[in-house]
Amino acid sequence: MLVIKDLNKSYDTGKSKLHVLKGIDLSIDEGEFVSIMGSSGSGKSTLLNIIGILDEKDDGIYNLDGFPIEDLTEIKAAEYRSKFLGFIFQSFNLIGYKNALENVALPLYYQNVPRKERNIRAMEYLEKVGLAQWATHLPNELSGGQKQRVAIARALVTDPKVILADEPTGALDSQTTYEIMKLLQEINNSGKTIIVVTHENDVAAQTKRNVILKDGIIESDSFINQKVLV
Ligand SMILES: Nc1ncnc2c1ncn2[C@@H]1O[C@H](COP(=O)(O)OP(=O)(O)OP(=O)(O)O)[C@@H](O)[C@H]1O
Repeated sequence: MLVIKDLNKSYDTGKSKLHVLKGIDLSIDEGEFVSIMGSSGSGKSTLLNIIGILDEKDDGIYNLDGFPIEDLTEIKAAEYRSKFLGFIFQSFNLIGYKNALENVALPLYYQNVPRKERNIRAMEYLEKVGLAQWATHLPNELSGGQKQRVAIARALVTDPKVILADEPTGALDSQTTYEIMKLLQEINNSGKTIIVVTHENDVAAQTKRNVILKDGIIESDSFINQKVLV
């Protein structure tokens, strides 16, 4: 599904170059549930942004579903993101003046899906995350957990190959974290590949594979006994 080989990334910080990712090798198969951990500054977000085609590598190989992610125009990058990837963020990133249904339907608008079908599909995904009755509510009328459910429905609505989640439970209390992780486990059990960046050991323990970054290299990469939430 996703193959990364000897990937490097540096940032120009004026006088010096900051070498952030130093030869990353990472292959992830369809249906995996992977957590990426590591201390602040270890390169987690940089790696997730490159996987999400939001940032470019300096060199190395990145293949996504067999497609080389290399020298893409902005239009092509947006097309690949829309086709292959769904994003979930710590701060939900919902559009404040659009209701829950409209937020979920938005990625379909960018895929030129007609309005009627957009709304039918968006409602289907709101139902999947248990929020059908909140369809006409604005984000500021929803709790943090509900907002993240809307964001999850939005990430799923295009049926992407991979879900990328950057600290999806970082802004949530422990009970809501539990509920969101349970939902992500269900989504993964239905076959969806999920990659989650987290600082929380509990969250990592609820995935199936844990990758730890340290100073831009993979310090460890192991399949773990998933803590299944019931
Ligand atoms: N656009 C940028 N320009 C310059 N330096 C950057 C840029 N983005 C990130 N960095 C630097 O790259 C290093 C890795 O950052 P990154 O955000 O990937 O780490 P992280 O592991 O996700 O950290 P955190 O857990 O704090 O989010 C840091 O030293 C950061 O300051």
